[in-house]
Amino acid sequence: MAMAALSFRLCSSPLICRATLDHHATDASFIRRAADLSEMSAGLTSPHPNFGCVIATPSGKVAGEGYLYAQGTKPAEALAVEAAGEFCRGSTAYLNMEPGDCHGDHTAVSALVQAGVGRVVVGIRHPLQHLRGAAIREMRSHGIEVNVLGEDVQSKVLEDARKCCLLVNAPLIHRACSRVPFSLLKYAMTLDGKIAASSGHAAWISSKLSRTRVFELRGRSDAVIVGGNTVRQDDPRLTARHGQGHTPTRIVMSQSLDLPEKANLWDVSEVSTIVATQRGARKSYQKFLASKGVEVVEFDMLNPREVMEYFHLRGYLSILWECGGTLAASAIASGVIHKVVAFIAPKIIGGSKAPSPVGELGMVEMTQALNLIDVCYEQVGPDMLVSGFLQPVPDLLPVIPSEDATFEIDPSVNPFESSIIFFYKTWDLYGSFSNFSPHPIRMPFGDDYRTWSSVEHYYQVPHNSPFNDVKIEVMYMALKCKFSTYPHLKTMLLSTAGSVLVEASPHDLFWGGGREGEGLNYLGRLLMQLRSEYLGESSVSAENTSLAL
Ligand SMILES: Nc1c(N[C@@H]2O[C@H](COP(=O)(O)O)[C@@H](O)[C@H]2O)[nH]c(=O)[nH]c1=O
Repeated sequence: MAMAALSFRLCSSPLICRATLDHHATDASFIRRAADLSEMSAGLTSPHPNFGCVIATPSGKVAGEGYLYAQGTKPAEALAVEAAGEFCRGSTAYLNMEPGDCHGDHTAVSALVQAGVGRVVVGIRHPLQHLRGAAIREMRSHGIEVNVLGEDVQSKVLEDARKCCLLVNAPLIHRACSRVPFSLLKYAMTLDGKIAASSGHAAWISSKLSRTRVFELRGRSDAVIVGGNTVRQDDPRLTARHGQGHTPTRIVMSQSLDLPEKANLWDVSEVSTIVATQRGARKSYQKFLASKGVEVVEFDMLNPREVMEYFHLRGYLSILWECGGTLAASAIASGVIHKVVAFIAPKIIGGSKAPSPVGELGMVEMTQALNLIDVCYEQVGPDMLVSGFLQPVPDLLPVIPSEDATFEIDPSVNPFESSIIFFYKTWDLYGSFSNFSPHPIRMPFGDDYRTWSSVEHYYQVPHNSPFNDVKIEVMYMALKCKFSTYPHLKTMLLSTAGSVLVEASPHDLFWGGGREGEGLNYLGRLLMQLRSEYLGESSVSAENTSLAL
């Protein structure tokens, strides 16, 4: 009792609150530093994330730093440990992102463990579901205190630091959630909104300094994409010429293949070019491109989404769009553009026919305009650089359906650490949870009762209602009947306590979890709710028993 009172007094002391805030500010600044470090190799680590690590002594001094330099090189954590040497013991390591462990190689975690690091602060968990949480569990199992921002520690400054971590790996997070690479639309325009003169001439709108920034953007991207118009008009090279970083693949989207025979992009001696076109377009020209070493990929439907889904499957993480207004509009309209970066030069070119950066979007009122999120303004030489997101960076892959929602449905589930049990086909390990499992249920029907051969049979006729709350209620009653009728199913359901249940239907986005967690997973939610109800009942009856004793 005395202890509790004492700890209450301590916590409410303004001195301690100030100390906690200072502590948060220190954590936040080191996490930001780790995020900044991780960005130093942006583009080189793809398809891996950008990792940075800062090791700080108990007195708050930086003892060592490291960042993942490129794909397959030494982990950031191992580099930081090497740099910090004997100062690691009892230190705190700051990681912008939980380390991944793609090949069962725990180098990052074991470096921290062996060095005797006492505490680890993690900006964000790994966004990929199969890696998420593994390294955190591993570190905790070795007695390291692990604090994850937004979970164990929360405050405004930590939330801002966490946001830096999300931004630094936005391409991976977007890619993981949306099944297309992260796409950035970049353009340079005059103050009167033109990307070229009426003649088409565009060299140059933005300053040399701004164009160097474009080279850097290219160096961070896996590919740069343009349309046929840009090839015909500008004959671009699309290379990164700022002296570092890697050179992205060039992609041309052209429906008709009405393209010139001589073009800089057909010189693939240093960088490859891929032409995406409509199936069957100009076969002889396709042969010509192939003879130059240009890869041609045919699409049944050539549009930005199909093309992006294709490059997602090929493992591309981030794509820079440097196209003209027609393709830019089509890409925006199809929802594949995540971020926009615009260089605005203090020049006026005029011309009613001079092109603008985004073509027809079909909008007629200003209220329909797309508002950018997290907008940044920066002066680059004489130009102004305005950038922002068209789609917010998703807050990590949800533990299906979402961490908060899952916790609300079943408080026994730890939304951050829970394992996930997937079920779908009736012959799966937990296939009896499926609606289609052959467990007949007897339910009221009119003034009478009737038996249906499965939950799905009962659900389909005659209650199927377009209203979600009715559908959910019908399903819940049917599930309750099923699990109450068959005690072994109830036992099985209770045995999953603490885990998130997900119906792994790739196509039913209402009842199922979807292919990558995009579904609402209502079947899983209802089963968790039912489980929670049963768990509540059993704890109440256990209480009654102990009272009776
Ligand atoms: N005119 C213009 C840009 N134009 C973009 O750059 C491409 C040319 O790239 P490269 O051949 O590699 O130098 C061109 O096709 C178009 O996509 N970009 C800018 O940052 N500022 C400018 O003023």
